This record gives sequence, structure tokens and C-alpha cells, in this order.
Amino acid sequence: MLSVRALFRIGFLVTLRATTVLSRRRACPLVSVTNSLYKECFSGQVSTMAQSIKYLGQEEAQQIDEELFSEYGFSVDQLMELAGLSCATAITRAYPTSSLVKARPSLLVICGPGNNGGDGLVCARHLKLFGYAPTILYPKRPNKLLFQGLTTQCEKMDIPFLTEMPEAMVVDEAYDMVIDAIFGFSFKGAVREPFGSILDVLKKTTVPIVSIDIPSGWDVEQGSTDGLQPDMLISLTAPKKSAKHFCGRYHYLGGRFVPPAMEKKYQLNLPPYPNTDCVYQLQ
Ligand SMILES: NC(=O)C1=CN([C@@H]2O[C@H](COP(=O)(O)OP(=O)(O)OC[C@H]3O[C@@H](n4cnc5c(N)ncnc54)[C@H](O)[C@@H]3O)[C@@H](O)[C@H]2O)[C@@H](O)CC1
Ligand SMILES: [K+]
Repeated sequence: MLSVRALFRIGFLVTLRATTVLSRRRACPLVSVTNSLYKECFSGQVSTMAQSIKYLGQEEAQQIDEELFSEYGFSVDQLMELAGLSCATAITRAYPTSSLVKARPSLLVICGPGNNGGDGLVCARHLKLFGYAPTILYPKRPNKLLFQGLTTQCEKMDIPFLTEMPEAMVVDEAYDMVIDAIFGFSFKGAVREPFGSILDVLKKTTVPIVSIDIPSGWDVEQGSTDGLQPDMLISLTAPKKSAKHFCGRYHYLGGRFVPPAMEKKYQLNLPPYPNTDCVYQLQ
């Protein structure tokens, strides 16, 4: 026989899971998003601030990226470290370990073949340092020292790497959430394998999905009508146009590395990051 206390605990866990699922499955008519709906998504005090930020198109995002390296002298690994750290920080704010339902705070980090995937590797490493138990799926690894180094760092931190994508039911059973670091602002066209199958599985899962920079598979500017519906989006540098179609619970800005001259040139209107914080909650 179950004690009254045990019944209460089961009831609490079921309600918590149902709330998460409902929030993930919340109807969001992406194609017909209008300005007023957008305002609804961005309700509350921060909405005024959020609306003044510039939403970048794909080419502009790539131009800024290129300029950070060519004109401002940054290196990729420098910015990737800051981007990944801000992602791990934002995740810790939105989902503190104490709020997670599994006995271990288990996260599945799925990394893609470009720099978005690199952000995912850095994020996983910091999440491990913050007390989470990340596992990484990294099916297409670029043959570059930067990514080999990031992979070694994770291996040396005892972060396990999966060899294949588990089924949706297994993901829901084993993990508290999925970090989507598959594609960022350079994504274009129809999704190629193995990522098409991975995204199909993700669409069937019910645990919250956290997307880094862009929900993977979404058009960078237009969003997607039948794509992922992440619970959290972490925009890096500045949100991209597709972020206007994001209807999850949490939207953070990260990547506090934009020099003021560049912010002015592109009229980014970034919000004031509080104190020394590397993230800003937009929603
Ligand atoms: N300037 C910035 O703001 C910074 C950007 N960073 C990250 O870098 C990301 C952009 O990185 P990248 O330019 O490497 O691009 P992505 O990481 O968006 O992806 C490029 C990779 O995806 C593949 N790909 C593109 N379309 C595909 C499709 N339809 N099917 C299958 N594969 C496809 C490409 O072949 C390439 O290997 C940003 O979104 C952000 O996450 C950070 O690392 C550092 C700072
Ligand atoms: K992503």
C-alpha cells in the first residue's frame, strides 16, 4: 500500500510533468503571427525592452559574425566560450537543478556540425561544472582542432557521448531536458541526414527543449510551421528574425561580447545586462 505522503508526491510529479507538456504543446499559430500576437507572446514588463531590440536577418547575422573576427580581432574559440557559458548560465537560471524531476539532473545535448554545435559542447562542459549531468550526441564532427579540443575537454570531464539518437520514449525517460545545439544562423534548405531523423525524434519528445540561437530546422528568418517548439530560446549576440515566432516560456539573450561601436553601427539596441551578468532575460 502507498502511504498518503507517497500519493501526494506522485500527484505533484504528474501535475508538474503535465504542466511542462502543456507548455511545450501550447498552440502557437506561427504562420499567422501578427504584431499583436507577438506582443501577446512578449507580455509583461520586459516586453517594451524586447521590442526595441533589433531582430537580425540571416545575412546580417553572418556579416556581424565575420566582422567580429576580421575587424575586431576576436577568435572563434573566444566567442564560442562566452556564448556557451551564457547558454549554461541561462539554463541554470530557468531550470535550477532543484526544479528538475529526475533524481539526477540529466540533460541530453545534441550538437550539430557547425559553430552552433561548438556552443553546445562548451555549454555542456559548463553545465557539468554547475552540477548537471549532461550527455552529448555529436554525430557529425568537423575535422578541425577547435572541435577536437572541445570534444576532448568534455570527455576528460567524464561527460558521456552517445553513438546514436535514442527513441523519443527513451529520451523522455532518461533526461530532464534536451539542449538543441544542432543548427544556428547558417542553416539553409531542407534538413539533411542524420539531423532530419534526429529532429523527427525531438518533435515526438515531451521533455522541455532548449534551443541555442535558433530552434534547429527553423528558417532563420521565417520560423517554421511544423518544426520544434522549444520551451526556451537563448539568442546569441542579438535575436534573429525567427525569434519573433518563439512561443515557449523563456527567452534569454546571451553572448555579452559586442563592442559598443559594432552595436551602434548595426543599431542593435541591446538591453542593459545587469551588473556583471552574461545573460539578459527577454521573456
Ligand atoms: N557571431 C556570433 O554571434 C557567434 C556565433 N556563434 C554560434 O555560431 C552559430 C553559427 O555557426 P555556423 O556559421 O558555423 O553555422 P551553424 O552552426 O548554423 O551550421 C552550419 C553547419 O550546418 C550545416 N547545415 C546547414 N544547413 C543544413 C541543412 N539544411 N541540413 C544539414 N546540415 C546543414 C552546414 O553544412 C554546416 O556544417 C551561431 O548560430 C551561434 O550559435 C558562437 O559560437 C560565437 C559567436
Ligand atoms: K540550435
